[in-house]
Amino acid sequence: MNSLLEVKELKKKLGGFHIEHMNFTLEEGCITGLIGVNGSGKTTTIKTLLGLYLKDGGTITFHGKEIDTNEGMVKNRIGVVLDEGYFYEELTLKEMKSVIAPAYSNWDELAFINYINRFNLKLEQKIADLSKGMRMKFAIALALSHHADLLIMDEPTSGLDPLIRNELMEILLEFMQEEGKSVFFSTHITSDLDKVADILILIDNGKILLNESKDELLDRHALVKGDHSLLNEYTRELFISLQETPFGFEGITDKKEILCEQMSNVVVERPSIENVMLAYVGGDRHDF
Ligand SMILES: Nc1ncnc2c1ncn2[C@@H]1O[C@H](COP(=O)(O)OP(=O)(O)OP(=O)(O)O)[C@@H](O)[C@H]1O
Repeated sequence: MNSLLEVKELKKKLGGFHIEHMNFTLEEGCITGLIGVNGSGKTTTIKTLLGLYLKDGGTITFHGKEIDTNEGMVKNRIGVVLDEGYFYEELTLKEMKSVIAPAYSNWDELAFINYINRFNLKLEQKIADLSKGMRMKFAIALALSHHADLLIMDEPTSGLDPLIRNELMEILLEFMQEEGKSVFFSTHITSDLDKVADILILIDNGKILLNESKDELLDRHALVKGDHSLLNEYTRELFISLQETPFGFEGITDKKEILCEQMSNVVVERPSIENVMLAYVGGDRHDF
């Protein structure tokens, strides 16, 4: 696999919040999910990658070239969908497209019209009259209409209903059909990633806690349920997180084999991405 985007020792300070020593690579042909709870630094990471926030240190390369000094190439080859959607409210979709399209040397009008029709959007409609889901679809239509290699999206599914979220995941999979494509998207709705993500990066308080293939991550961990009587000083240590209720315990472990040897009569299940994420970031302390 070839690396498309490489982040080395990225540093960004924003008020009292820090990203430091951040390193990761986005590979061609992979959908990478950036996950973390509210305030963990997902938007800051993405805005710093895109140069919307000036970085305080480190390097970001795209196709081996520094992003800072190759703005034109980067703009043409990266499609961006941001949470806020930087649109002029008083313009129609057609007018807004006319502002944006000339910025791309390989703008594909036919592809754009196809997405507009597919998403049931109307070119004469004003941006101000679009619902949140329609805005997101318009942003995606724009991002996909200039033959980008990499699609970067910040919380594209937040506030969307399950039907539209599912449709968006289908579009991402379609986009990935072409060789050399890659998607990087942040979300705190981890269920969206179950179906589509190849790689997961878990960030908390500006630091990467996990960066590995989704399948390996879920194989490596287990959700274990059992009776209180099985817990003792030694077995408790086998869990990354452990919750006790009046009916028993439930915990996440990355020591599946040892745990099964030490604890009989437990139920061992494959965890969800959310189970694993909350185990590492102390889910009970966070508000979802
Ligand atoms: N302009 C700013 N000035 C100072 N601090 C900021 C600024 N923007 C964000 N922060 C802080 O940086 C931290 C990370 O915020 P960020 O928006 O990157 O998190 P996030 O993971 O995207 O959260 P969410 O899921 O809520 O969108 C938070 O503590 C936030 O309060």
